[in-house]
Amino acid sequence: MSTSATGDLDAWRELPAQQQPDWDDPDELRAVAAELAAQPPLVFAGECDQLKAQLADVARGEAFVLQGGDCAETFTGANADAVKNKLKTLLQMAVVLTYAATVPVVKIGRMAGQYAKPRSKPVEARGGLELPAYRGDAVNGLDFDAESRRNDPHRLLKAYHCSAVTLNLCRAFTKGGYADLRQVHAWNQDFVAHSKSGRRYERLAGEIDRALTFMKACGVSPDEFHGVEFYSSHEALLLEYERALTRIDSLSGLPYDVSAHFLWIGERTRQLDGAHVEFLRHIRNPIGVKLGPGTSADDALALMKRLNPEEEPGRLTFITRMGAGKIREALPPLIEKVHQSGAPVAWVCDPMHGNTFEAPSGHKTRRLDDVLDEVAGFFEVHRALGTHPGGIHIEFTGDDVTECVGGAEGLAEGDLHQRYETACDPRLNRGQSLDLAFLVAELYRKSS
Ligand SMILES: O=C[C@H](O)[C@H](O)COP(=O)(O)O
Ligand SMILES: C=C(OP(=O)(O)O)C(=O)O
Repeated sequence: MSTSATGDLDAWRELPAQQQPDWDDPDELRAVAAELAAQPPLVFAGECDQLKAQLADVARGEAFVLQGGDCAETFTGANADAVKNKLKTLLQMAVVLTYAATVPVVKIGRMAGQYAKPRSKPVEARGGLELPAYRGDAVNGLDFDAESRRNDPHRLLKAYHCSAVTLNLCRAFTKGGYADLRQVHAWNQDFVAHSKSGRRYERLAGEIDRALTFMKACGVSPDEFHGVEFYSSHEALLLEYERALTRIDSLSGLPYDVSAHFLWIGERTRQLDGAHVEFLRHIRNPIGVKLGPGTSADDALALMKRLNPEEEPGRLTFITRMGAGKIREALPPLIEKVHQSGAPVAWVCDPMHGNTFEAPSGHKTRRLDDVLDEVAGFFEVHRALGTHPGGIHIEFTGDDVTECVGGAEGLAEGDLHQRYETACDPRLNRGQSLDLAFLVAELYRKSS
């Protein structure tokens, strides 16, 4: 295959790659990569292009993104109940946001592939024992013993198979009737009736109810509401895995990473001359880049030029994760410079990663109030600049875990130990996620 059409998909190998595990045995890694390269695609190029078109709408201000799921998916979490609960919560949030934003909401799961984590430190020490840090189920195990923490390339195959299982469930749930709008709305009504803060949301839920009744009276076919489009995404961290799952699309002759519809580059791996940027610039999927508070306007512009030189609409999303205390100062210069260039970019707010702190109990946590404040800041900045606040990116689960503090149930730091189940960073639980959706809906309306 000529590299002129596809770019050099292996040029990244010559560049520094941050956050790659020290795999136990390079021969084993090569054998696993060859096996992965022979597996069927998880997603198709046409689906990636369809998402790209929807993200182009986001960049134009005509749609909103809801992207979310676990911080770190686990192999044991690839089961019907866990996936169903997450999807149910995502769909419930999406209905509220669609009504408030009055534009389509593009639904993207941090699901079906989010099995690898960048870490602050390569090792973890406990009671005098030092072992490799947990880097996600695709690399090693969470249990703190030498066997579990071994960086085992065979886990990459298991990550592929768990992604396939999860995506299959997502496709079945979102197309097979589970995502029916009337059903999702009924779940929201139930939440409003039984949540402590329900009263506050009664009005919005009532408005949605009347809108549905109105549509029915107008004769809109109930089948229109039966299924939704759902897309998968994860951080493109493990380059051997992503490279092995990159294929040349038979129709266009262009390379797509078929491990997920949307891939993003993390804050720790977005070096302009690094391996991740080099690899992702060649694949044709829609991609994102996380931007933390240390990002300069020139950094953002340079990333944009490198990753989307042809200014293709929908190709590039900037996912900002500044922290509630910094977003109002850090975000405007980036938006201004990128906007001045005229190139299309979708702006999405990740209000989780800049707001993590350690509770006295040692649990990593986040305050729902900080999360909301960062989203509020995101809306304020965009409204002031006349640009579009294009969406939110969150870490959540459909279960009743106790990992973040605040919300209608008044979860406090002293409650964190009760159901602290995340494999890495703290997630919003089901109630907190729905609180967030209703509160963001209120913010959206106030600011538009
Ligand atoms: O999810 C993001 C990162 O992987 C995570 O914040 C790193 O956490 P650490 O600082 O505990 O390594
Ligand atoms: C590691 C993550 O975020 P960031 O790169 O923004 O730190 C993440 O989203 O899992």
